[in-house]
Amino acid sequence: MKLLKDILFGVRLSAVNGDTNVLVNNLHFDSRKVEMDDAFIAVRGLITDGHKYIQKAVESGAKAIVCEEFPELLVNGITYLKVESSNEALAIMASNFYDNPSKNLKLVGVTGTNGKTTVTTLLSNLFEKAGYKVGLISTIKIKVDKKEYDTSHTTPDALTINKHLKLMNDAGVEYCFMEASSHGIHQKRTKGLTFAGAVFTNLSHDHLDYHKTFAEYRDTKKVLFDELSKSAFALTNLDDKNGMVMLQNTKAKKHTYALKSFADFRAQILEHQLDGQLLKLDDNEVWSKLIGNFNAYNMLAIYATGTLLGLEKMELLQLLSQLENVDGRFQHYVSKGKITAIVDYAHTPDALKNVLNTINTLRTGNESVITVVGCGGDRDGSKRPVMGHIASELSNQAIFTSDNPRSESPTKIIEEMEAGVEPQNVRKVIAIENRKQAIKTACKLAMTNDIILVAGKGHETYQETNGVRTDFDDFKEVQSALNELEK
Ligand SMILES: CC(=O)N[C@H]1[C@@H](OP(=O)(O)OP(=O)(O)OC[C@H]2O[C@@H](n3ccc(=O)[nH]c3=O)[C@H](O)[C@@H]2O)O[C@H](CO)[C@@H](O)[C@@H]1O[C@H](C)C(=O)N[C@@H](C)C(=O)N[C@H](CCC(=O)O)C(=O)O
Ligand SMILES: Nc1ncnc2c1ncn2[C@@H]1O[C@H](COP(=O)(O)OP(=O)(O)OP(=O)(O)O)[C@@H](O)[C@H]1O
Ligand SMILES: N[C@H](CCC[C@H](N)C(=O)O)C(=O)O
Ligand SMILES: [Mg+2]
Repeated sequence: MKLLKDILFGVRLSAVNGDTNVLVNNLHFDSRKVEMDDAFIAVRGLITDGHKYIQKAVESGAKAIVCEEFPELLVNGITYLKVESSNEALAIMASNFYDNPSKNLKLVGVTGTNGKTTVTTLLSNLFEKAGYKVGLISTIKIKVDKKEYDTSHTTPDALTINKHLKLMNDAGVEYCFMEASSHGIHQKRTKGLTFAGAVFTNLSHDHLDYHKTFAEYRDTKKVLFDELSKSAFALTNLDDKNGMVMLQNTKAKKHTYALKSFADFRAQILEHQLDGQLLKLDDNEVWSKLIGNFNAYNMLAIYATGTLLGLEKMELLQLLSQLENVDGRFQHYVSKGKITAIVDYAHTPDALKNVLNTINTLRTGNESVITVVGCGGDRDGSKRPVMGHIASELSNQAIFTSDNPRSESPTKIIEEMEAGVEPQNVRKVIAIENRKQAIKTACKLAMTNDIILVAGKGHETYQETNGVRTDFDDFKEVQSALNELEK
C-alpha cells in the first residue's frame, strides 16, 4: 500500500476531486484487472477509450481514478484526478509506485528502426561476461540477472517496465539495456525513466501506418534524446541521414559512431565470411562472429556504449569477439548436402536489403539465393510492395508466403507484395501461402552450395492468425525440411 499523494509526485494535475491522502494498493490501466483499493488510469486507445470503463473500475473497488476528462457521475469517497495526458501520468505514477527503480541502476535506451534487439541483447551478454549483474528489456525477453520473463512488446507498458526495474534493483542489477520502440515512446511508456544514456541505430521505412509521416516517426524517436539529462550520454550513428537530428535538442553529452564518416568511434570491415568478420574498431583489430555491414554498426554501437559506461578498452574488445548471434538474427545452418539456411528477423525493407546484400557478398560462384518471405498483417502495408521488390531483385528465386497475418487476408498481403515486383523479376516469384510448405519448397529447389533465406519471423515461435497463435519456428522448419530431404 502506498499513499496516493506520493504516487502522484511529479504528475501535472489540472483538477482534483477528493482526498489524495489515501492508501492505494495497486495501479491499473485496464479496468478488468482492478481490485479493491486500486487506482485506475483511464487511457485513450486506438480501439477503445479507458474513460468508458471508469464506472466499471469503481464498481470493482477502485479508490482513485486518473483521467483526462471527469465522468459525469462523481462517486462519493472516490478520488478523481484530471491530467492532460493519462499516458504520461501512468508512466510517472508507475515509477513512483515502484520507488523510481531506474534511478538505482544505469539504464541505457536503444532506439532506431533496426538493430535494437541485437544491440541491447549483446550489450547485456557482454556486461554479464564482464562480471556485472545485468537487466534486459527486449523484443525477445525481459531478463533480471539470470531470471527470464516472457514479453509481448518490444517496449512494454510503463507498469511492466517499472515492475521489472524494481526486481532488478532487488537483485542488485547494475546495468539495464532496454529497447525503446517508437510506439513505446509515443505512448509515453518510457516517460519519467532516468536514463544513463541513449543510443540511436538507424532510421528507415517502418510503422507508417501508426506515425503517418516519416518526419513524425523520426521526431518520436528523437524524444528519447530530448528527455535525457545533462549527466547522460547520447550516442548516435553519424552515417545515418537522421543521426544528427537525434542530438539536436539534447542536454546530454553527445557522441557519434560511423563507418563512413569521421566520428568519435569508428569501424572498418577488413575481411568477412559466413562465420564472422574482421573489424578494425578505432585502431584495434577484433574478430566479430556477426557478419554484414549492419552488424559492423551494431558492434561499433556496443563498443562505444561499453566505453562510455567505463569498461576498459582491451577487456571490451576481447569480450566483443566472444559475442554470438542473437536468436533469429542471421541464425544459420549448413546441411549435410551443403545447403546453407539463414533465418533472419528482417521485417523491414532496409533489413531485408541489408541481409540479402550481405548474403550476396558471401557468394563465391554460381550458388543460388532462394528467399522465403512474407509481411505481417495489421502493420504498415506500404512496406509490402517494397519488400516484394527487394526480395525478387536480390534473390534468384523468391517465395512469397504468410508472416503473421493477424486479422488480414494472407492472400491479399501476398498480392500487395507482388505489386512491387518489376516485370523482369516476375518469373522469379512464386506464392505459397502456407509458410511450412513455402519453406519445404525452398528446400526442394535448393541444390548443393545454394543459400536459403527465411526472413521476417526470426526468433518467433508462433504464427498469429485472427488472434490465435500456433506453434511455428522458422529455424526448426527449415532444418527439419532439409534433414528430411537429405536422409
Ligand atoms: C497500436 C498499439 O500500440 N496498441 C497498444 C495500445 O492499445 P490500444 O490503443 O489498442 O488500446 P485499446 O484496446 O484501445 O484500449 C484503451 C484502453 O482501455 C483499456 N480498457 C479496455 C477494455 C476494457 O474493458 N477496459 C479497459 O480499461 C485498455 O487497457 C487501454 O488502456 O495500448 C495497449 C496497452 O499498453 C498495448 O498493449 C497495445 O499494443 C498492441 C497490442 C500492439 O500490438 N502494439 C504494437 C504495435 C507495438 O506496440 N509494437 C511496438 C514495437 C514495434 C516495433 O518497433 O517494431 C512494441 O513496443 O512492442
Ligand atoms: N544496425 C542494423 N541496421 C540495419 N539492419 C539491421 C541492423 N541490425 C539488425 N538489422 C536487421 O534487422 C533485423 C531486426 O534486427 P533487431 O531485432 O536487432 O531489430 P529491432 O530494432 O529490435 O527490431 P524490432 O523493431 O522488431 O524490435 C535483423 O534480423 C537484421 O536483418
Ligand atoms: N515489432 C515488429 C515485429 C514485426 C515482426 C513480423 N514478423 C510481423 O509480425 O509483422 C512489429 O510489431 O511490427
Ligand atoms: Mg527488437
